[in-house]
Amino acid sequence: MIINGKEISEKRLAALKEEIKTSGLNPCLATVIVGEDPASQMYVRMKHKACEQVGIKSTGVVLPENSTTKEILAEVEKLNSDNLIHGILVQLPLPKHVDTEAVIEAVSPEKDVDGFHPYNTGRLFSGMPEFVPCTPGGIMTLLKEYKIETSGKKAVVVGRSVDVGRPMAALLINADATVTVCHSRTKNLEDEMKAADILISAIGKAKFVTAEMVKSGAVVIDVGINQDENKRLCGDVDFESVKDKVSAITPVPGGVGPMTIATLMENTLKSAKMHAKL
Ligand SMILES: NC(=O)C1=CN([C@@H]2O[C@H](COP(=O)(O)OP(=O)(O)OC[C@H]3O[C@@H](n4cnc5c(N)ncnc54)[C@H](OP(=O)(O)O)[C@@H]3O)[C@@H](O)[C@H]2O)C=CC1
Ligand SMILES: Nc1nc(=O)c2c([nH]1)NC[C@@H]1CN(c3ccc(C(=O)N[C@@H](CCC(=O)O)C(=O)O)cc3)C=[N+]21
Ligand SMILES: [Mg+2]
Repeated sequence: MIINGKEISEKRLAALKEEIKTSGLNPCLATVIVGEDPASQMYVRMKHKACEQVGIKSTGVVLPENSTTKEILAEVEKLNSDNLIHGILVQLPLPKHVDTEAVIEAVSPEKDVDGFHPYNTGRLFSGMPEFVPCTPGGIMTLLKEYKIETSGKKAVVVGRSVDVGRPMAALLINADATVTVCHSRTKNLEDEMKAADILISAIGKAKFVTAEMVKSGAVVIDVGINQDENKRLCGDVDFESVKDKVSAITPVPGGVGPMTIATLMENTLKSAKMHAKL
């Protein structure tokens, strides 16, 4: 079975649109982009477009590549204190000279729709999630939509980044899976992957995961966004060789990516609801 993230995403966005229309709320997302990386610009455009689609207002702050950490922090502070803004998303990666941790920590945890602030990661790891990072959150939604059981399953997450691998592991623990997290220093990575009932690859290496590395009947979730030898978008998984061996697999494009955006919209509405109660 091929998991259709695009379809589930569209379904969730349509439901959100209805909910926002009748909510009496005026949710607003602010994005911050530093520099002119074309991929980052494209992602931010996609996020604004999704906002428009569901009836979330959005505003974009664009800062020059040579902005200092201090200048970025000042912009974040403005957004923190603007009562009309419910969600703040600082597009990553930031330029190398910028203190990314300081910027992430500066975003008010109540507006942290990316779920990257240590307050929100702490809540997630404590089993009391508030804002869940959009990519792993979107993956959990896909598993639920396709009624894929996590309880008691062996889940293997390859990648330990703060934005994907780690929160993915926390969510799977919270969902009663038995979780292994692998990374570049893992010994016998293939054996670990082959033991997985649910394999999540968030590495960033084109076609890294081949059929020999997956258990037959496993569920494979491909987070990777890479370019293949012909410069075409592809995931971490060699989709053609793996798809016939597994019970379910996400394609790239059309799998995890659209769910990331849908979850960002859900987090922004959630934030607007929370602010309305304050
Ligand atoms: N679809 C979506 O919505 C999203 C997609 N992405 C994509 O997902 C991928 C991962 O993103 P992100 O987590 O930010 O990436 P990072 O580069 O931050 O992290 C990559 C992780 O993979 C590990 N890794 C790298 N090479 C290997 C290897 N050969 N064997 C085992 N582990 C390895 C690294 O290990 P170590 O820690 O030891 O260095 C690291 O933990 C990228 O392709 C990115 O573009 C990201 C966010 C959203
Ligand atoms: N603060 C922050 N938050 C993020 O959530 C964040 C970020 N920074 N930096 C970059 C990564 C990457 N990311 C993606 C979002 C959507 C798709 C997506 O929709 N992809 C489409 C394909 C799009 C295309 O055609 O290239 C798909 O997979 O079908 C992919 C990747 C969010 N990220
Ligand atoms: Mg990263």
